[in-house]
Parts: sequence; structure tokens; C-alpha cells
Amino acid sequence: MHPTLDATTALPLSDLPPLVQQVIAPALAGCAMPVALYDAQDMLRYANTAFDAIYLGGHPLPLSFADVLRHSWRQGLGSFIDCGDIEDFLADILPRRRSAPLRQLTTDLRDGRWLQFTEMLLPGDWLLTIGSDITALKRQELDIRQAHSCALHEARTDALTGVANRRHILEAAEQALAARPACGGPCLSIALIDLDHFKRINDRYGHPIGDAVLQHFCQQAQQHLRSVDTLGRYGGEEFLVLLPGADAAAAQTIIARLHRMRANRDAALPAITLSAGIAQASSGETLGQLLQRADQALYTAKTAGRGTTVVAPSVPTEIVNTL
Ligand SMILES: Nc1nc2c(ncn2[C@@H]2O[C@H](COP(=O)(O)OP(=O)(O)OP(=O)(O)O)[C@@H](O)[C@H]2O)c(=O)[nH]1
Repeated sequence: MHPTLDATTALPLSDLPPLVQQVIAPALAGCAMPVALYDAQDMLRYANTAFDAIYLGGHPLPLSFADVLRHSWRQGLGSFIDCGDIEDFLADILPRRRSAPLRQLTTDLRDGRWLQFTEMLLPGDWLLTIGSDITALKRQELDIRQAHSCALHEARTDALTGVANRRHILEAAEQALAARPACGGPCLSIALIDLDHFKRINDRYGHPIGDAVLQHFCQQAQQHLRSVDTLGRYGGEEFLVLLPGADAAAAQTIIARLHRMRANRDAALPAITLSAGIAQASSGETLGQLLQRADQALYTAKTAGRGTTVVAPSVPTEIVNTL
């Protein structure tokens, strides 16, 4: 009778393939990297101490691969299962098991660590699994990803109001226009909004109150726009709203909600009104042309006395093409 490999090995050494018996198992028995060996029927026949601690918690062998995962899941050990259902998880991964002579898999453990497993098919259909701890690498990757998304967010966001900045809202508008088919397709409208007599707010109450009014306007406006709409700061007290799927009439209804926001205003802040110019994109129209029409409509709203919305007349395609 041969000695067992370590505390978790339930089978005699002679039962394992010679390569494992003579080289792999003795070298890896006390190794910090988890090592496991499955036979041709996918029964776990050998696990070193590190693998036992992660998946078995002292459970005796043999155990099928699926039962290793079921057992570890029940015991709060092993891999984290995103879908939360061990049987669904097994149904997803089992068809790919043993699908190549050498495979690498990454898994996050319920204790927060990350492992990369290398699975190697051996003669006689045995499968050797060796894991290495890649937690530090994963944390670094996560930090880099978070730093990147923070940098991206900052590059796209207006620092005062938290809405899209001018560059980002214009990029979004370009993309929305480019995504439209050459003719037909869903509508797209834009609204240029300017807060009325804003200079007076600054002059009378001071710049910090002016800033607070801008912030409050953006907060409120975002609550009153649809989730598909995008609000961006176009200039000082001027804002651009993208209204996908909205024709001019629908856009007017949505912008009317912003006019009514005065009713919910923060009593600590001075009241404001706004003027808006709406333009519905015509087929083939460039962003420059669309903005020009919205700006013209805004100008008309301003000269008409402010506190109102003007819709730019629609442009027939043949005229757009000559603009
Ligand atoms: N507090 C504050 N004021 C700003 C900011 N950006 C622009 N402004 C002010 O917004 C005011 C815009 O003034 P005008 O262009 O004369 O327009 P208005 O007073 O709003 O008048 P109309 O647009 O004609 O209704 C200026 O006084 C700017 O200083 C900002 O970030 N914070």
C-alpha cells in the first residue's frame, strides 16, 4: 500500500497515472497553487491541500467535477457564480469542459481572490488542473479600468453642472445624426435652451448664486426630460438637448415641461425663465445646419419676449442639400 499524497487524497498513489505519481503529485502536494487531477470519468481523484481549502473543505474523494462545484457552492467555498444558480452555471460550463488539450480559465473566488486555472488533458483522458493566484493583477486591472472611466467621465462632463460638456454633447449629436438612415427612420430633434436675463441674476445676487441656479436648472431639467434625452452645456447659460425619436411637436411637449419647472423651483434661488429653439433634423442635414436652425428659432424666442419656445420651420430635403 502506497502512502497517500496528502490529507485530502483518498486514493492510493498507485491508482494515479505514472507521470502524476512520480513527478507532479510529490512536487505539488504542499504547493500554494491549487492542483487537482480528474480521471477519464471526470471524478476528482487527487487534490492538493491548496485545492482542498478552496473547493472541498475536507470533503473526501472521489467526487465528480460537477459535485465539487455543487459542494463548494453549498459550503460558501469555491468560485463566485454570477448567475446565482449552480445548476444553470454547470449547464453553461460543462459543454466546454475538456474541449481542448490545453485551456486557461479565470475565476473569482467567493473569498475575493482571483485564480487562473490551466487545464491539461493527459494520456488516458486524465485532466490536470493547476491554478495560479492572479488577484494582484486583477486588482491592478480594475484600478486601471476605474481610473480610465473616471478620466473619461471627467473629459465628458461639465464641471459645474455635471451634465455633458459642449464637446461631448456635440459628439453625441453628431453620432445621433450619423446613425439615422439616409431617408426615413426615426425622428431626431434638438432644442437649444438659453436662460433668460441671466446676467441680471449674477449682477443682483452674485456669481455663486448664478452658479447654483445653473446647477439647479440642470438637476431639475434632467428629471423632467426622458431617459433617452441628453442634456449638455453648450455655453455659459445655454444648453443643448438631444431628443431622439421626437418630432418637433413631441420635442415641444417635452421642452414645455422645462418651462413649467419654475413651479418646483428651489425657493432659496431666484426665479428664472428660459427660451428655447427647437429644430427637427431633416434627411441629409448636417449638425451645423441643424444647430443653425435651432439657434435661429431661439433668437426668435428671445426677440418675441423670452420665456417661450419657437420651433424652426421644417426644411424640405432638396433645400437641405443646397444649404
Ligand atoms: N454664475 C455664472 N454665470 C455665468 C456662467 N457662464 C456664463 N455666465 C453668465 O451668463 C450671462 C449671460 O449674459 P448674456 O449673454 O448677456 O445673456 P442674458 O443676460 O442671459 O440675456 P438673454 O440671453 O438675452 O436673455 C453673463 O453674465 C455670463 O457671465 C457661469 O458658469 N456661472
